[in-house]
Amino acid sequence: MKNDLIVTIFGSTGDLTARKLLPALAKLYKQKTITQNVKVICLGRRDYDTETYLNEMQKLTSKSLDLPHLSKFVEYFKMQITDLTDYQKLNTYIRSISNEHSKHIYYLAIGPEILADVAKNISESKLIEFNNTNQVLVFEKPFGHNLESAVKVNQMLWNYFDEKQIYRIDHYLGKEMIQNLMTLRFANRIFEDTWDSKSIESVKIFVKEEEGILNRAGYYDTSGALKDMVQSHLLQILSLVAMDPPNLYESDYIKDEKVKVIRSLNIDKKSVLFGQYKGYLEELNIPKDSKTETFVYFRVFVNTPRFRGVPFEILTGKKLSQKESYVEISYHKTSEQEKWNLPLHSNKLRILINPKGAVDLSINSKMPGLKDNLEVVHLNFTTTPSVEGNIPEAYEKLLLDIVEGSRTLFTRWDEIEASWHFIDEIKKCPHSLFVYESEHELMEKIN
Ligand SMILES: NC(=O)C1=CN([C@@H]2O[C@H](COP(=O)(O)OP(=O)(O)OC[C@H]3O[C@@H](n4cnc5c(N)ncnc54)[C@H](OP(=O)(O)O)[C@@H]3O)[C@@H](O)[C@H]2O)C=CC1
Ligand SMILES: O=C1O[C@H](COP(=O)(O)O)[C@@H](O)[C@H](O)[C@H]1O
Repeated sequence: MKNDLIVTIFGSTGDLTARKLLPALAKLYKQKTITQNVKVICLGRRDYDTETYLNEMQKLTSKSLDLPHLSKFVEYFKMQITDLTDYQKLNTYIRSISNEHSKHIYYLAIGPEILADVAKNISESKLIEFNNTNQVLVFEKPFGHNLESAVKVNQMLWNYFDEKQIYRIDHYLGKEMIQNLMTLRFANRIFEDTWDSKSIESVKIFVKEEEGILNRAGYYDTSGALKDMVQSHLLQILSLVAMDPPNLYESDYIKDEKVKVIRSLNIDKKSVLFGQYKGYLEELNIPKDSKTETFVYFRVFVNTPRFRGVPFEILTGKKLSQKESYVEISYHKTSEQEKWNLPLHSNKLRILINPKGAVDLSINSKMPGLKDNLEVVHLNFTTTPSVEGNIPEAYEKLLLDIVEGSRTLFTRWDEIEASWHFIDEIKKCPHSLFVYESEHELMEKIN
């Protein structure tokens, strides 16, 4: 039988495939969201058949994989992805199961060390032909490790593929509340009219994690929190929070506005704090003298007419008190509040991203009763929590968008280029490495 949709995963024996891609694909298939007649080819150098492969993948994740559904459309294919000669048999196999209209997605769930070889092999073996938008390539971060290396990776990609064929994933963009940011801002008069320095005093973008580095020592120690989280996820959130309205609600117009924000960032050099959790040096495969940061905090200004002078606080770290990500907008007091002799708070809008999606607006209200007391009350809503958890949900959305050719939730090269520019600048700021045992210690240092 010929397949309309063929997803080929490179590096399919890894953590990303086991924990995120397979659960997302299983759910899309089970819910019939992917309606095409789909085949997922999992490439690996290990000597497995499909059944053994799926059982091995189950061992890599604590969550239960939907093996009955996965075994209907997943096929393990043994080959060495760094060896061009092996691509001949892959190409022959893919041709045998596809037709001229089939959509082909090549998903690179591999590290940067073999990225260039694999991309070259995909092109030279003609799995992807330049400009054919039915044949696309998906990349995971890290996209380089600084501006210079990112430029090289990107140039390499552009040598082989057209930009329209390249999907650079940032899974935060697939999270419900991050997708909701533009709707909240631009489809609500109360926010749209007050989304600027006249009304907003400060903004926090905090992404906290309770876990340590788990079993990702090799990758994490060469990266650290700044490159692992800020370069991608936090700067993407910041750009959505601070951007001006796009001329049209279309992918490129939205990205044009996001990139302007990243290019206009002005770091407060004195505010930079790097931390490393106590016990990091004892983690398996971490060098005993590692200086890699697992926590980073800084204040930054967005030098645009809309937000000039408003501090944005950026914080992310591992081994903090709980897993929680949010954007918190603090508003100025009103001029009436200034002259009113009562303890009045300023409004806060908190957009919770993790562990559940929620929006909470705190307002001043008269306390019911005979006295003129005031209290802070909350207007809020929570999105329905997903049974599967947040990451697969994001991957479901992103995979579906790739199938449908929707590019809005993927990053464009100029966004990545601008963000590396900024990250390289932070790296140059003088900073020491504070060893922390608790979030409380870090917060005391910041305040
Ligand atoms: N895991 C995660 O949560 C996230 C990961 N990413 C990114 O996704 C990518 C993959 O990550 P992850 O799955 O965690 O990594 P893993 O190290 O778990 O998996 C890497 C995969 O690449 C294969 N591989 C490595 N070297 C070679 C080689 N020389 N020849 C053939 N195959 C090779 C491995 O095969 P084998 O099993 O045979 O060694 C394995 O299938 C990375 O770029 C990572 O940064 C991005 C966001 C989140
Ligand atoms: O990309 C990454 O994200 C995860 C956090 O993702 P979340 O969806 O669970 O918030 C982080 O743990 C990891 O280090 C990083 O590579």
